[in-house]
Amino acid sequence: MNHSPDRTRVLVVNSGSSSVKYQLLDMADGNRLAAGLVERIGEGPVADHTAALKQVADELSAQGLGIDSPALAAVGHRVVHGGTRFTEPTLITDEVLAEIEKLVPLAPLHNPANITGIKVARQLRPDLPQVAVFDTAFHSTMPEAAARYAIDTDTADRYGVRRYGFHGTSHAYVSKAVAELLGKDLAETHTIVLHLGNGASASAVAGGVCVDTSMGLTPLEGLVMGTRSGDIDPAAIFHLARVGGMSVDEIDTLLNKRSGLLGLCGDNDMREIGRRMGEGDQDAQLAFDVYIHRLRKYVGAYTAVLGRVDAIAFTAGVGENSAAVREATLRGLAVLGVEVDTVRNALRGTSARLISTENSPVAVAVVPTDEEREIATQTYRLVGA
Ligand SMILES: Nc1ncnc2c1ncn2[C@@H]1O[C@H](COP(=O)(O)OP(=O)(O)O)[C@@H](O)[C@H]1O
Ligand SMILES: CC(=O)OP(=O)(O)O
Ligand SMILES: [Mg+2]
Repeated sequence: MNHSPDRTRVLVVNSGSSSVKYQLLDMADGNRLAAGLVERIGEGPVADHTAALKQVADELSAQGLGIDSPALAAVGHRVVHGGTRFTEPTLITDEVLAEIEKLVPLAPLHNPANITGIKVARQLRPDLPQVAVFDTAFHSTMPEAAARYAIDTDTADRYGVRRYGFHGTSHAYVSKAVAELLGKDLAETHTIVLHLGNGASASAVAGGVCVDTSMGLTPLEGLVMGTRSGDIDPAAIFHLARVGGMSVDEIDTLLNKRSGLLGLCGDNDMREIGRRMGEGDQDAQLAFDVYIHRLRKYVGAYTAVLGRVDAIAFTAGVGENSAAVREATLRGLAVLGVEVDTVRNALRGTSARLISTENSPVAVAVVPTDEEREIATQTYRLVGA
């Protein structure tokens, strides 16, 4: 490492489909100097991602932490799809940016927002290294048995049709945090991570290495999400096209934006669904039940994939905040060695904590994810090397 002692700060930009999260961290002491979130991009006063990033720059300036600061060492960007090429944090050049642009069809809701973030940051600070940290990177170690779809190999290879997995920065961060929480060596720890945000994915992590994950070619496969269907028989698409007369784009929008919890009950926010269930709303109850049923199946499947499970960790907006989702997901799973302590589960907290009973062979944890800190760590490591 040969970091300059005067340039120890990293700005992290996590551009999502409809939000931008950011953090400014001082890597010398790990302190978080600023953090924020610009939401509902495209719906109200924040017209697009360029406007959102302008707001981020203004918020930082207002705190005397402007992006013009000489203490900045680099900007780290979350990039959702890295394809087969990007399996490590990568210094962004024109050529790298062009490759990220080529991957837009595989992450149409995410990569364009990531690209805008990169372009705006490069414009504001052309002198600074900009680093891309990919959601897909952590999953690139998946065994072929988990990464391959059972389709014609030539076609799959020609079009890059394989399982990439997403939310990798979060799965990596949380699986490390779980080992720390248990006081175990990461290399000895088998964990199922359930990242339940707007997008949601599960992963099976053995000794710090991802061995399976629920998202695939795109962030559409797997769990039921806020607006995405997750797993579905692909023949439903042919049926909707042939019998329903829908176009491919219409079906894409249906499955990505009008499905999941929203499609089942009209709401994609788990808080609102909980409130409606409290009033006896049957649609909200069904949406919750479908969501939980899918999660339980993945917990069972990943128990089999891992052979031995030391911990199950809940993270992201729903996983960190919804005691009802955690309880329902693991209820009655003593057969798998899982026992949730309902009192601990109901307690709120802001740091990593256990919610299993003293005697549960499998620990159950709630771990606040911190994708931005993990991106900052990887960015700083790269620019200092
Ligand atoms: N107190 C809560 N109870 C239940 N769900 C919550 C709570 N707070 C937030 N959420 C859920 O978290 C989701 C957002 O999670 P988050 O990880 O921030 O998503 P993303 O990063 O994909 O935008 C919201 O859609 C909401 O359903
Ligand atoms: C990859 C993905 O689904 O990300 P998000 O949850 O931020 O939408
Ligand atoms: Mg997220």
